[in-house]
Amino acid sequence: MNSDKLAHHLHLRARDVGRYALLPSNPDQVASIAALLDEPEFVARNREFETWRGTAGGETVVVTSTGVGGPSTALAVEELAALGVDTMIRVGVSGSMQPGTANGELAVLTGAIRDEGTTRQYLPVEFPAIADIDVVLALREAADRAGVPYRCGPAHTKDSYYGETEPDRMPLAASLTERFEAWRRGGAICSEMETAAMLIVGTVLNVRTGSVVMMWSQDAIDTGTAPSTDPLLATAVDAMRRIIAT
Ligand SMILES: O=P(O)(O)O[C@H]1O[C@H](CO)[C@@H](O)[C@H]1O
Ligand SMILES: O=c1cc[nH]c(=O)[nH]1
Repeated sequence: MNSDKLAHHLHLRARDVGRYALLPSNPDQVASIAALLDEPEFVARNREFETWRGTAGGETVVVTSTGVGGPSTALAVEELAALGVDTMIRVGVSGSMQPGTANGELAVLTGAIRDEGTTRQYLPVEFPAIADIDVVLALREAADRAGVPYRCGPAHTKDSYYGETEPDRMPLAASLTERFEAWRRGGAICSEMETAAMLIVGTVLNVRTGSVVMMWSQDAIDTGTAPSTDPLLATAVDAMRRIIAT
């Protein structure tokens, strides 16, 4: 993209970014992630897309919020890729799906179940949403270094938060419950709303994408006891530093 052209949704120009991006969905997390980089500074805000910038190993790293769900995540990945970003990591929070998952455990995602609509407008649903292997390995090493409990595996990505968390009140209750149980028995480790779009749009645009989330069970949400996201943010930034260094 011409360096003077303003990206339609992100309100960024090519000269604002480098090759690397960290993508939380929540605009409120952007400044805290940027604070873990060197020389953090605010860059732009439009709609749900807030961007800060910092450096790591001398390279520019942008932190841009995607908003909730596939459509806005696809916009962010598309526009960042058009501006020249070639490596992107989602950083977020999810529900846990496997018994024995500790509250606050991280999920280093190797892929995602495409139980959403956005990516069907990119590739047929039979095409798997798979994370870039270098990003997965960097995230796993970073989680090891942080000493935080984590597991690796696929996410379940959906469009309806309440369809997942309160299926019984939906007209499609039986189908939602049966399908969720199938994802769980198949080994999905967490449920969230952005990773499939990150991975499939990244695949189509030939950019490296990966995702790390902190798992927080529904029961814990009910009691309001939120684990700290510090180990999550540290792991994502450390992984990006490692990717840049290698
Ligand atoms: O914590 P974030 O990254 O927003 O992730 C999860 O939380 C939101 C739903 O509450 C969805 O965006 C879901 O993916
Ligand atoms: O999408 C989400 C996010 C957090 N917790 C969930 O159960 N689902």
